[in-house]
Amino acid sequence: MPRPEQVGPDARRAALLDALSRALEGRLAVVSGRALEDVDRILEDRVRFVAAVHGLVRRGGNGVDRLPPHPDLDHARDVLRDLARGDRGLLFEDKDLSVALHYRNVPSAADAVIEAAERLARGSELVLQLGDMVAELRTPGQDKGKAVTAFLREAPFDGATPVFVGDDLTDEDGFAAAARLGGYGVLVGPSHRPTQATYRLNDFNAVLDWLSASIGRAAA
Ligand SMILES: O=P(O)(O)OC[C@H]1O[C@H](O[C@H]2O[C@H](CO)[C@@H](O)[C@H](O)[C@H]2O)[C@H](O)[C@@H](O)[C@@H]1O
Repeated sequence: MPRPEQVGPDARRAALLDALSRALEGRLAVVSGRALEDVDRILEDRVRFVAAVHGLVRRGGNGVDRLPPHPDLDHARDVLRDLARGDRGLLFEDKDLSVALHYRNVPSAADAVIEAAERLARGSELVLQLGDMVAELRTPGQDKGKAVTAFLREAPFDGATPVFVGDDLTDEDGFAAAARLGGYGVLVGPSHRPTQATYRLNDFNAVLDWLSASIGRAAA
């Protein structure tokens, strides 16, 4: 999708999430780079356990844990927002605990965006997170792997085998944590990049097919 907010609810995904949650007796969590409100909007409040902004916000059994935004974000926000103002195709995203600049609509700006983000990371305590046509600076202290570990420490996930499905660079921490905790990661996409995932599926539809078949087998 050209713009992050164009991703919205999807009927097949929604039905599958409901069925998956039932089959797993509630042991279903979504671990995303998006803001918590954005995840809830896209999933229509279907999923209770959510880690958002790459784990910086986590809604577990005892409510929402949220790290405070790092003060260095103020400067990064100004710089990235100015860059977006200067180029009509660049898209600035503010997630409070992180700021991101998307170059999906102007791929030729990739080097300039990444260089600017690397410079900001070098001059601050922020963590540089590269993703799918996006460079992001985030508050340090959490990642998707730490979010998986935190979920596995509490009900209803304690004692479960973690399976982490993802398609982006930021998902590598989640794959590593799942493997460390006795489970595995599934990388989605044609990419042959080095990965900590154990398995790979071609695309989103392959994931839906795999999960539908697994639920069917569990119910049989
Ligand atoms: O961890 P995820 O749930 O996979 O979220 C990763 C990022 O997703 C969004 O950006 C990506 O999707 C957009 C819509 O397709 C696309 O326009 C963008 O180029 C992608 O990077 C979201 O905007 C980010 O905040 C998330 O980190």
